[in-house]
Amino acid sequence: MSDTPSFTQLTDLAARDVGGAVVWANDEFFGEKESLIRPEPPTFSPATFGHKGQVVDGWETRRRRPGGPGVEGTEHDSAIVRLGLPGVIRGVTIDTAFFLGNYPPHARVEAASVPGFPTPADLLAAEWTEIVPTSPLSGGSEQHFEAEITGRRFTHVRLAMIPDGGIARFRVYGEAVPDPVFLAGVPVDLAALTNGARIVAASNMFFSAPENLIKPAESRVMGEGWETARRRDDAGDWIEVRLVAQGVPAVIEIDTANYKGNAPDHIVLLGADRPGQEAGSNWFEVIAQTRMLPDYKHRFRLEGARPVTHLRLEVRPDGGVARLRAFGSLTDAGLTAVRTRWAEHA
Ligand SMILES: NC(=O)NC(NC(N)=O)C(=O)[O-]
Repeated sequence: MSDTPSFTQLTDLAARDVGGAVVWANDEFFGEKESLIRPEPPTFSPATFGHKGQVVDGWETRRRRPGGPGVEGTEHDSAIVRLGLPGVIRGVTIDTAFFLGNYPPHARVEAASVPGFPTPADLLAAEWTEIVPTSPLSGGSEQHFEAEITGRRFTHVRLAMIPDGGIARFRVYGEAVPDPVFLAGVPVDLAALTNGARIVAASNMFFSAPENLIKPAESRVMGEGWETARRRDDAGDWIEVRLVAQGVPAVIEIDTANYKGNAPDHIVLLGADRPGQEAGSNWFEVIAQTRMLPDYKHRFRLEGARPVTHLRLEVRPDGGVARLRAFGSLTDAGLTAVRTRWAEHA
């Protein structure tokens, strides 16, 4: 499959900026395995040689030779990725950008669900399920493959590069399925990607993706937040987030970090209570119109807030917001929804 499929709009569960890690590879002679999950697109600097050869931005193994180094006990090269967001996998992208005389002719993808804190040895002994069968690859291109198993929650993915070569990036698209144990009876960020929240609509994503708003950790540079184009009308920009499940927000953070000449003038935060719905409607006010400062973490304490399943952040007239956090507690109905989702994907 090669036209850009719709699953590429979903969250990359493996990306480093949501906590993914490449925890094992049998070989990485020419290119570090960790490059596979770097969020930014791959780059290439021709005729740039280090001590081991051409410097590459990707995972690249040596040429396999029978009995040679790096091949012991393996039939082809492979790498294991720990998903930053364990969840349901809808499809993967294997990008061989800049690997032309050294791309692998085939790849295969398997997934596993391994609880606890497994070591590479535990993972090698785990039960793996094929989600993308052995498929041909070409060089220097992004190739998309739909996952064949989509009903289960996986924690790890194994990428087989057959027999050897280089892959620049590996994306694993899907939906996070959070473990209810960590959401029950404690305050949580109801809007966090890590907990299973999702951006469902946005007015504009010219400079950077709205999903950045709900990613883990602080935003370090302007490109790590959500920034819209300059508006020449007065319609305003907005995003809508479907929260983890129904919850009552108590503290909201709207962080304009790194937006110094391009923060919004003001914001309004709306809420909706539409359990089980993808998009919100029947919006009510959660935070009234409030001026924003550049490069500032604005915190709001809400008293007696209503339960919500969705939030809509409106920014006027346009600009950048780095992070949106909604700390609060799931309602009983919200927790039941999270537990049901977990059980359905066991
Ligand atoms: N010119 C190359 O890229 N050669 C080798 N790769 C690197 N990275 O040097 C190879 O054998 O694939």
